[in-house]
Amino acid sequence: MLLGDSGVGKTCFLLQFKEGAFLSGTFIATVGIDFRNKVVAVDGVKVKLQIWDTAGQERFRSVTHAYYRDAQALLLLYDITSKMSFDNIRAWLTEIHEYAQKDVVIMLLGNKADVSSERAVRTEDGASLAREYGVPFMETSAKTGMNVELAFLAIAKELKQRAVQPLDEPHFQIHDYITESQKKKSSCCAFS
Ligand SMILES: Nc1nc2c(ncn2[C@@H]2O[C@H](COP(=O)(O)OP(=O)(O)OP(=O)(O)O)[C@@H](O)[C@H]2O)c(=O)[nH]1
Repeated sequence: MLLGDSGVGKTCFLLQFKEGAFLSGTFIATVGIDFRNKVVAVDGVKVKLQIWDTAGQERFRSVTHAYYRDAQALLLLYDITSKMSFDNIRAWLTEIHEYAQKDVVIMLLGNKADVSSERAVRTEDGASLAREYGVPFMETSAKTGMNVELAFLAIAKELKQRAVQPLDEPHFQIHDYITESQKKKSSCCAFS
């Protein structure tokens, strides 16, 4: 399930993952809730993700709260060009703790990383908030596609591991997977 203030880019983030396209131009706010399916391969196994895109606007909050309980994973987005959307993350996390399952997978994403000229939230501040809450963090761009697939694949991998392995056994570490994937990507790009 995608969560975060209105306008942070949740719908675009989902469309980038599903269609590999970016919807620029007029911003059409989501009304209520919507979902899309996408099948991804995780270690050779097909995993069907049902991804729910929620309206960030306050007036739809009572509708979207009803869906939190059934969510296995929550991608919480803010916009790196909007300090307010970042400041609201604590309130989002409070709502998540109130309405979602205790063991829900949460990932914090600083979206619109392509708009560096208008950056209002430092990467370190995103990372430090994520550390405080013990959740993985990445900056992303629904426009360029940066880290979009990685975010969903990391979630898919974590959920698949949880499905096949009891919680008390040592298992896949989502933080390590993200760090390793990013390291691989940056070393690949350094030589390209
Ligand atoms: N530059 C840039 N613009 C983005 C990005 N993601 C979204 N946008 C723009 O931000 C605006 C809002 O995007 P949406 O995806 O509709 O936002 P939302 O979070 O779904 O909003 P609600 O449906 O109201 O909750 C649109 O004009 C998008 O074109 C991004 O990564 N980079």
